[in-house]
Order: sequence, then C-alpha cells, then structure tokens
Amino acid sequence: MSTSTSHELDTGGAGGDAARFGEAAHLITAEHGRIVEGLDTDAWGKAAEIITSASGVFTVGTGRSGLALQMAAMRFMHLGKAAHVVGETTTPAIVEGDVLVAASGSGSTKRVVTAARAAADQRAWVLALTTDPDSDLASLATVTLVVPAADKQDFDGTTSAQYAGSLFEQSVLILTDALFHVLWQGSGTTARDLWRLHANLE
Ligand SMILES: O=C([C@H](O)CO)[C@H](O)[C@H](O)COP(=O)(O)O
Repeated sequence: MSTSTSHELDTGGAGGDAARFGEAAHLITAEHGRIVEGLDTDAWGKAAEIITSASGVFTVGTGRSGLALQMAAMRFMHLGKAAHVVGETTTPAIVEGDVLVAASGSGSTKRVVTAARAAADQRAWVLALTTDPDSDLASLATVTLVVPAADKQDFDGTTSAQYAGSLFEQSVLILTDALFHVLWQGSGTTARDLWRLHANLE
C-alpha cells in the first residue's frame, strides 16, 4: 500500500514549490562553492597541525553553530582524540597542550568568547571559526579560520541569500568535515580502524 499523499496535495506543478526546492538546493551548494574559493587554506593547514598535536580537543559554540561543532567533536573522537563539548557534564578542565575549537559567525557570542578567553588564559590553543576577523573571538585565537559567509544579522542578503547565519553554520560542518578528512588521510588508519570507536550503545 502506498503511503504517499502527493495525489491529495497541490504542489504547484513544475513552476511551484518543487521547482523552487531545486533552485534553493542549487543556490545553497553554489554559495558553498564560493566559500571554498574564499578560504585561507594555510590557516586550515595550521589548524590540522594543532589538532594533530593536541592532547584534548574541546569544542564550543551556541545554537546551530554549536550543533555543527558537536558533529566535528564526534569525528575528532573517531580519530582517537579525547574530544569534549564545552558545557557537557563530563567535560574536564582545559590545559596547555589542548585545543579549543570555537565557532561563532558573529564572533561576539558571550559564551563562546568567554570560553576562548579561559582557554587562552590556560595557554591552550584556540581555533576560531568566524565570519569576522576583527571580532572578540578572533582576537583570542591562535589561528583564525575566517569563513567568508554572512553574519546572522546581515539582513541585506548581499553575502548569502539564505536566512540568518545558515551559510556559516552549514560551513562549520562542511569545513570541519574537510579538516577531519585531511587528518584521517594523514593518520594512516582505515575506515575499519575508525569504526572500532563508533558508538555501540545507540
Ligand atoms: O543558532 C544560530 C542561528 O543563527 C539561528 O538562526 C546561531 O548559531 C547562534 O545564534 C550563535 O550565533 P553565532 O555565535 O554568531 O554563530
């Protein structure tokens, strides 16, 4: 028995929502193409070196930026790193030799800036993903990873046609996945090796 209810819905045909969905998907992927062209790949290379050297990898971000970084934290764990999400009950103290990966499109979100300052005070490395190289977050960073996306309050739509900080938040996931890929390829481990750390209590 079919569960589709499409016969009961008016989707507007080829010129309606179905076509607009395709256009939106193309718009978003095209915006990501422009982000990649605008990256400072040397800075991302330094980030890879720092994460490789670091004892522990901590992540901090709020809202969607933080959610995207939680996915990165899981991948760092899969690489065998001690990975911690700031604010979780079991997250320990950050110390010298650890790295804090902080994401804030605006670069001014208090919780993120406060965590970055605390990490810098401990002489931990701070990797800052932000759209604003002059932000408070960037000023505390060992390496600033500028994502040339729109700030969430860039309402003109000049940098991104998407709502609020969507382009930045998506970029956090894509670029940290690229970082993971570089680290994984350099680690000499196979997908089967990494799979041993995949959650088995889910
Ligand atoms: O959740 C967010 C989103 O923009 C809501 O549409 C942001 O990630 C959250 O507000 C944090 O902002 P930034 O620190 O400026 O990334």
